[in-house]
Amino acid sequence: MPEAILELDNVTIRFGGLTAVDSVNMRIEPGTIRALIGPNGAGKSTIFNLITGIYPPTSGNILFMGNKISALKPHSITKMGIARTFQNIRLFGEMTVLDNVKIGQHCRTCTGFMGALIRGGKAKAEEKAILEASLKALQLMELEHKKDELAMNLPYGEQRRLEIARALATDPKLILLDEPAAGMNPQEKQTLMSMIRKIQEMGLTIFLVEHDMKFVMNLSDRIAVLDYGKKIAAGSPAEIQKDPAVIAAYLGKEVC
Ligand SMILES: Nc1ncnc2c1ncn2[C@@H]1O[C@H](COP(=O)(O)OP(=O)(O)OP(=O)(O)O)[C@@H](O)[C@H]1O
Repeated sequence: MPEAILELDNVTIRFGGLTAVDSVNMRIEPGTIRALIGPNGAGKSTIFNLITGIYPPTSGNILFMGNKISALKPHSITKMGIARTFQNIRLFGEMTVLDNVKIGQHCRTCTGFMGALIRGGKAKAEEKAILEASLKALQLMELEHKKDELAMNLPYGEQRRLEIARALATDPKLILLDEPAAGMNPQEKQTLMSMIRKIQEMGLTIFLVEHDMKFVMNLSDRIAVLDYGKKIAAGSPAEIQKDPAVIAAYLGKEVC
């Protein structure tokens, strides 16, 4: 079995009396696209919050490239190579597209954001590296030509791509996308899908939470299904679509 880039080993989190994630096991192979689906409140975003260190698990372990990350702080996890986007857009609307991407990278540099403002010699060299990484990320998401526009003036689909660019600029090995296609029109979804494939071709691993089943089924190598905090199924898109437990969790609705 190839080494997993990300491994969840019996992960549980309780909020008071609620078990939001219940004994979840998962292995994600490097270079693949994995989706996590499930009804509202199933625990999907909580799994992302556990992986990125927002919450420590109540029990169980999370391993990234073989190293335990479940006790680390979010900025340390970002430095190790995990980046994410959020369910709701979190951009600085009054800042330019380029600055929105640059600001995401100061977690990785030695001088930090204040240092970059003071602009010592080392900070200048770092600022140059940040600029180059930002432009490369914008190019990948086909937003380079909009770098000087204010983020709030971008159409919705481009704002979501800008968030992915910000995550990519931190040079991650694994990127977590929380509902990347939410609110997009069919054309925007199609564009996003081809960009996610391009990111995969660069060697990154993608883990996404998404409600749009067509998007998930077309894009994912494997899918895990969560219901009331428990993993109820895992497999290829074809396997998931005909899994009786999955069909039941979605109240008999067709999964595709
Ligand atoms: N910090 C918290 N404190 C208390 N309960 C929480 C907390 N975070 C999440 N929960 C609860 O845990 C459960 C899982 O929530 P979560 O947001 O992970 O679901 P989800 O699958 O991402 O849902 P959606 O598809 O609607 O985004 C819900 O019942 C939610 O109310």
